[in-house]
Amino acid sequence: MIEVASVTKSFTVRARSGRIRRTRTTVRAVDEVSFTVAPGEFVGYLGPNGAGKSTTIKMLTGILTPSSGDVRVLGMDPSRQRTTLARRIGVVFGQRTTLWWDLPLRDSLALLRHLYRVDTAAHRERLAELTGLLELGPFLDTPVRQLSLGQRMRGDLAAALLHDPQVLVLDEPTIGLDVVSKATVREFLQVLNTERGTTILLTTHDLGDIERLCRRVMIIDHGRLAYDGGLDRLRETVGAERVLVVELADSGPPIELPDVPDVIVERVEGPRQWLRLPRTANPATVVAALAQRHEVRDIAVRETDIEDVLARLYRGDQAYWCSGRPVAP
Ligand SMILES: Nc1ncnc2c1ncn2[C@@H]1O[C@H](COP(=O)(O)OP(=O)(O)OP(=O)(O)O)[C@@H](O)[C@H]1O
Repeated sequence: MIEVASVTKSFTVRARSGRIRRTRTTVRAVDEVSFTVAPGEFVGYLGPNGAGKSTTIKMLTGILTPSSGDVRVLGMDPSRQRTTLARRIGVVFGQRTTLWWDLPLRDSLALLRHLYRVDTAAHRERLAELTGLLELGPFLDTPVRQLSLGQRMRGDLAAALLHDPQVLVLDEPTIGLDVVSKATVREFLQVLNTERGTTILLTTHDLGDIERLCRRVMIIDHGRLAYDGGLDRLRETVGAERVLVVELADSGPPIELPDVPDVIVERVEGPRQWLRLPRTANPATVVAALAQRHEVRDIAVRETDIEDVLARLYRGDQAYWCSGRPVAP
C-alpha cells in the first residue's frame, strides 16, 4: 500500500557566514529510509522535532520529490501522479486547513466533492455518514472561521475522507485539541481503521494517540529510521524498567531482597513501596522473594511510561537500530 525504498531527501541551505559571504550546506532531512505499510495497518510515525517526519509525509503525498530512492503509494509515484493519487488518499495537516475560511463547512465540503469528482448520491451518503460519526451536525452551516479548533479538525477529517480514500495520512491531527475532542478524533480513527479497513499513517507528538491507536510505530531521528516495530518491543529494546507497587501488611523500612540484585526501592509511603526492576528481572522471582520475607497484601506491575522510553531514545542513550538490529548512526 505504501512502499518507501532507500529514500533520501536533501535540502540545500544557504547561510550567511560573515558580512557578504554565503555558504551552502546540505541537510539530509530524510536519509536512506525504507519501510512498507500493508493494507489495513495503523502505523504511528514518531520522532523529535526536525527528525524528518513532515518531509517523509510530503514525499508520500507528492508535495516533495525524493532526491533519491523510490516511493510508491497505491502503486503510484506520488510526485508524478499527484492529482490521480489525491483522489485515492486522504491527507490532514493538523496545523493547516483545507477548508475555505469564509464558507460554511457544508459548502466547503460541497466544493471538495467537485475537486475529488465524487458523484452527488455518493457524496450525500458519505456526508451523512461522516456527519454522524464526527458529530458535525451542529456546525455544518457555520463558517469555518467561526469553528473551534476541535470542530475545525473534525471538519478537516471529513474533508479528507469524503472521497472514501483507502489510505489516510495524518500529520499531528490532535495538536492543540482538548481531551474531549482528542477522544472523539481517536475513536473516529479507530472505527475508520477497524471497520472500514482504511490504512492509516499517523504522525504525532502525542503519545496518547500512539498508545491508543497504533499497533506498530516507526521512529525517525536525524532523518534515519531508528525503530520499526511494536510498542512493547520498543520498551524491551530500550531496556526500560518496570515498577512493582507492593502493599505490605505493615509500614517498615525499604525492602531488601539480597537474592534479587538490581531491585531498587524508589519510594516508600507507609505500607506501600515502589520497587524498580530492570527489564531483565523476572517479576515472578521478585514476587516470590518478597513473599518469603514479607506479608504482602497487594502487588501491581507498572510498565514504564512510553514517554520515558522515547525521551531516552531521543536523548541518544541507545544505539540506533532498525527492526531490532543495531545500525550505525
Ligand atoms: N524546505 C526546507 N529547506 C531546508 N531545510 C528543510 C526544509 N524542510 C525541512 N528542512 C529541514 O529538514 C529537517 C527535517 O524537517 P521536518 O520538517 O521533516 O521535521 P519533522 O520531523 O516534521 O519536525 P517537527 O516534529 O518539528 O514537525 C529539519 O532539519 C528541517 O530544518
